[in-house]
Amino acid sequence: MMKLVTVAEMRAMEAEANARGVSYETMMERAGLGVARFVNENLYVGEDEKIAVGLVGSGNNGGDALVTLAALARMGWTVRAYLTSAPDRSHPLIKRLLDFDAELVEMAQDAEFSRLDGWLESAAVILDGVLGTGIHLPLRPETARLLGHVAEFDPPGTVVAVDCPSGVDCESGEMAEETIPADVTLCMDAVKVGLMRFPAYAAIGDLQVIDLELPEDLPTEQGLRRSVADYDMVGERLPVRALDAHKGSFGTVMAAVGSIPYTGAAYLAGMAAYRVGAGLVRMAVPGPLHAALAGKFPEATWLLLPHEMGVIAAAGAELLLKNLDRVTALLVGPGLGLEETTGEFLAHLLTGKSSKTARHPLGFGSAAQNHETAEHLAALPPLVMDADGLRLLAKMENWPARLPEGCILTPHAGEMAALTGLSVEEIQAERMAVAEKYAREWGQVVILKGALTVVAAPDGRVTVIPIATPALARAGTGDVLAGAAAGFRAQGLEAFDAAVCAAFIHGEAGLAASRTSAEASVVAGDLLPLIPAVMSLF
Ligand SMILES: NC(=O)C1=CN([C@@H]2O[C@H](COP(=O)(O)OP(=O)(O)OC[C@H]3O[C@@H](n4cnc5c(N)ncnc54)[C@H](OP(=O)(O)O)[C@@H]3O)[C@@H](O)[C@H]2O)[C@@H](O)CC1
Ligand SMILES: [K+]
Repeated sequence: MMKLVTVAEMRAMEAEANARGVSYETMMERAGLGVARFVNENLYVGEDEKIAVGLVGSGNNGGDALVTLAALARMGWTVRAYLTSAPDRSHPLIKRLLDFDAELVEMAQDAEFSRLDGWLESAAVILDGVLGTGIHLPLRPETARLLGHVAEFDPPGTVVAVDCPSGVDCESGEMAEETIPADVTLCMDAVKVGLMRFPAYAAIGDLQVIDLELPEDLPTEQGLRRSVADYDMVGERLPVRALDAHKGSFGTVMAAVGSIPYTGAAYLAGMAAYRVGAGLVRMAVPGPLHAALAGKFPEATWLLLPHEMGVIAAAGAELLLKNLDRVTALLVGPGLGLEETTGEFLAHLLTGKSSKTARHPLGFGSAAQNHETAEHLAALPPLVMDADGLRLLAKMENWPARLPEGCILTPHAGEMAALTGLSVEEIQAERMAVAEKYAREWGQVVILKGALTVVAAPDGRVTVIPIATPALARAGTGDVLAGAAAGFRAQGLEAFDAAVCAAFIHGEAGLAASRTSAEASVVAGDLLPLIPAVMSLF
């Protein structure tokens, strides 16, 4: 798990660490040594190609780069420092480099960048240490000229951004157009929130965190609730599969999904639940879907619900409620459509009463009736609500009070708009904050889907899935994600963990699909056979 912090939180942690005896100087030494180790161990180059060029700014980000260069020199690299301001030859970090016979050039002495171009041509690694978290955009013209020149030069070596690509605002995610796109960004101690926003995200390349080994009980750190998902975080949360397991060990998903117009959504969701390890998937679908899907999906069992014109009808709720005995997660939503009768089906499912018999089908009744409804909700299996299920829910008065505890809601920005009344633009501009706020307000886990999916829990935990690929911007991929979330929930994961595991594995499957075929050609069904490949990496 990578911590995700604001710039102010990072500064506070540094100050607290400093007060506890881990000095700023020590932190810089650890930062530089960490970058050097990463470069030396992970960027494989031949002995005679070990040349690193550092672009060095005048702040602490440049300080990190200088420490890195000296450490690389100690590891046998030829190192060169290109400085944005005149080097103070008595400064300990500069002296240390000179002791290794490193070449130093100041930008002002290289008017046409001719020295720099020669260096860039031969460097295996380019360290971008011009600007870090201390930046205020817009860039000063001479800095913009340097960054823009390197970006346009597009050096053949690996560009390693120190803490962040220089030119990125680590808080807002704004980015100067001259910013050098990194191949890998090595964040000091924690990822800064701006890197998980656009446009900055597009420039960071692979993301790694260098551990500064700050004391673990720093007050600011104790309060941190945000993180960025990675294989370690997800691997720690995946269900354990015992050798003596039987299908009951991995739970049963009941999927109330599909309609004739959206037949495939049912399959995608149900199969995804299996692919992430659910023991049994029961498909509660409008009757006519059985003939279309049974041959394609022999692993499922079927509960045929009454339908009207191919959509689940109100009367389906009673049948479904009678069949929830061993169900450990109930998925509602993919492909349902928005017909009124399906809305009544959902209301009945959530109240235990049909709109025909209940005077107050949504529970606005006497204390005794409300108690009955609460008991009914408490008896439902853990719920995953997706897609049209969310849109039908959004139409119900005071809907957040209609759900049992422990639900996972999986809106994309459009569905989130329907649930919150915010515009899609408002949601996209503040994805993290919006997911965080409403997860708390509704008391449910929210997966706000899209590029950089955000998972938020009512207790304030927020995890960003650091994946954005056009391969996932396709019809049906959301059904796969919802099915995966239900699959994990059925195996007993708590709602937040199930949501994080599903969103991460879904995202990685999308990346895998775009690696093996043209992004434009990836369809939702392609993700299903890739889920096992991703799961095998843990
Ligand atoms: N605390 C620590 O010891 C630790 C810090 N760490 C590291 O420190 C970094 C933060 O360092 P920081 O605060 O010194 O700021 P930093 O990003 O180097 O930028 C300041 C420089 O940028 C310049 N500048 C600003 N705006 C500009 C513009 N628009 N256009 C052009 N230039 C502009 C500004 O110039 P000035 O305005 O002062 O003339 C100054 O020279 C952080 O990212 C991490 O890498 C970690 O290793 C952990 C330990
Ligand atoms: K940088």
